[in-house]
Amino acid sequence: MKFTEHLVDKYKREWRQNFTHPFVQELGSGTLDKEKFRFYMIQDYLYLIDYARLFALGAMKADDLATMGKFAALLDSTLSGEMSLHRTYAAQFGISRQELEEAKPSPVTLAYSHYMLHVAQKGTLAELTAALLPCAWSYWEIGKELNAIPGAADHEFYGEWVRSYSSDEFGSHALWCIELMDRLAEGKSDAELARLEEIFLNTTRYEYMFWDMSYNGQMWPEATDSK
Ligand SMILES: Cc1ncc(CO)c(N)n1
Repeated sequence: MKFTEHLVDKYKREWRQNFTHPFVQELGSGTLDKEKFRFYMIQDYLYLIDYARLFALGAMKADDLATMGKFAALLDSTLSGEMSLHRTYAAQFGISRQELEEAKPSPVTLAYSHYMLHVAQKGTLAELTAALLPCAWSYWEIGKELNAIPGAADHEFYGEWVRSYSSDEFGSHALWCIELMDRLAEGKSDAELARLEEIFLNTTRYEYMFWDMSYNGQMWPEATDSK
């Protein structure tokens, strides 16, 4: 069994939970409250800015030019491809690019993106790849599952999201990350593999928390006046 197959098999409960979250289900049925989506889209934009930095660190840590070049390409496609989806949705909500960039991250956005950046800065290339894998892979799988729901890809508002994440272009990026993970896991010690599993589990769980935070519009607690 490939290492990546082993990962989703070992953590199938946590992995599948991302697909069954009401945010994802309602995105697929087209019934998702637009205010929830608005909150998600702003937070995801902030998330992607830091996520793109992971690709820069991947280029830094790569051992060969092909891998270095691919990380650089992923960095560019995140900033100019994936994030243009967010800018298009933002425009529909009347949110400017500046407003998007000046928005404040929620506790979960901050925790998730900074966890990934910490692993990427401190760890090996394999650890960095384990951190980013659930993002790319679960979105592609979710995109494909939602695309199979009749009408989801043609939905007047959410169809564009479904088409983007189920696209062959996004899929080829996710596949490259999966293959890189399998290549980097080869010959690693049991202790190193256990570390990769732990990172994969953490970011798989953070994916769930991101859907949940978006569904509930969870921001920082309000401070109250104390007596
Ligand atoms: C939270 C999150 N995970 C993964 C992706 C896919 O890039 C995204 N846009 N946002």
